[in-house]
Amino acid sequence: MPRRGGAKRATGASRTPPTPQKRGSVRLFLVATGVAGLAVAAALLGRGGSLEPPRPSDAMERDAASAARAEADARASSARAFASTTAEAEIALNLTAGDGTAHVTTNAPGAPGSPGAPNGARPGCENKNADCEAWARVGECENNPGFMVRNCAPACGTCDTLLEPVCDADGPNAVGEGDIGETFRRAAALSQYGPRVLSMDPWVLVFDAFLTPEEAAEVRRIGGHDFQRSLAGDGVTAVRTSSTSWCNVPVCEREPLIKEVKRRALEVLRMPEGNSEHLQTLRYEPGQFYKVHHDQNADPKSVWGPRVYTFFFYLSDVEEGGGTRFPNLNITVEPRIGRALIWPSVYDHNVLLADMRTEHEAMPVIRGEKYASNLWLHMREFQKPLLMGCENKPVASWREGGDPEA
Ligand SMILES: O=C(O)CCC(=O)C(=O)O
Ligand SMILES: [Fe+2]
Repeated sequence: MPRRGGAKRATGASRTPPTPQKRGSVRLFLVATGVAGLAVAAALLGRGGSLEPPRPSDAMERDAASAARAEADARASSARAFASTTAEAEIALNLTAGDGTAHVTTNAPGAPGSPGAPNGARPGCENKNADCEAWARVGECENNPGFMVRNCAPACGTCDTLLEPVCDADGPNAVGEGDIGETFRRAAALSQYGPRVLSMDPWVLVFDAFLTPEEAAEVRRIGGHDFQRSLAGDGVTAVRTSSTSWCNVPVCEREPLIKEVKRRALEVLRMPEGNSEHLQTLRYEPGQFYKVHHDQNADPKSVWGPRVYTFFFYLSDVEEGGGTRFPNLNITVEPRIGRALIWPSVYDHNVLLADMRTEHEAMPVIRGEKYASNLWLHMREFQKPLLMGCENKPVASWREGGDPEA
């Protein structure tokens, strides 16, 4: 589908606001033409798996013309201490629109986004572009919240969110000492999903019937809306050769089945929705693989904290190959449509510390194609800090409060 390059600015208010890009060059350092910068924000996450990409809006998908003024949220790698093999990360570039920054506070008093409205413009919260109100009217607050919250908060009525010190302090931990064991023991009793315990220390659990084959095929169709070469480490790398499609756009994430599947997974793991990354769907063709890596790639002291759990769904059978292998545990799980595989990335007795025993790899597909999805759950809220462009680094409160691992 053509979009992005060569786009030109429409006259008058553009139909859609700048939108984070997710395509293009491997490293995704995407800078829209004529952009006046606010600057580099986040070296998001490090190694295995991948962190959230920016969120394009549906309107953006439809309107390539507005891409020229796109906000550039991108990611860059940060190979982290743990390890060796893999990392996917991003640097988010928060850039104002190409035609400059307009501080617009022109609404009639009491109108949404006006100075007199509860969530309207006030010091520290201004529309930074003359088109904010127009964008808000066409639904961009919902479709493109990352950009809009940061740049058009009065127009969206989100000044309270903007002014919250989201990135500066860690919220409550969703998982405490002993909770992982309790969660897995409970999950292992969910007979409707066909549970099989493969390991108890660390926990590795399979649900042979987490999704019906029909559901899995539909998740694959919806989730696989936009496959791009998978990233790890510094970007495209020989350790991960599959394709990735992020369910971070309304056309995917608002689908009732996607919501239902996530709800089920979150219920099993007893985790809040906001702690979840978006669903990431993978496709492996013959010869493709993901070498040994660990999924915990976040700074434990960051606003969102470590990835605590991986909930992995297989969305296809594979004729040969494509198993998920845990080399330290001598476990290999074969892909089967509807099967789910769950494991923790941190220790039950020290929930901020990566448990490297759950390193794993995607074995090469030999015959057929493999489709699967990752859902990663963080210790603390992830979605709002993602929207706000927070960084993968210790929050101020950790520096004051000392070392969480002490
Ligand atoms: O495809 C698999 O079996 C595992 C994929 C994986 O480990 C990942 O995407 O982080
Ligand atoms: Fe992984």
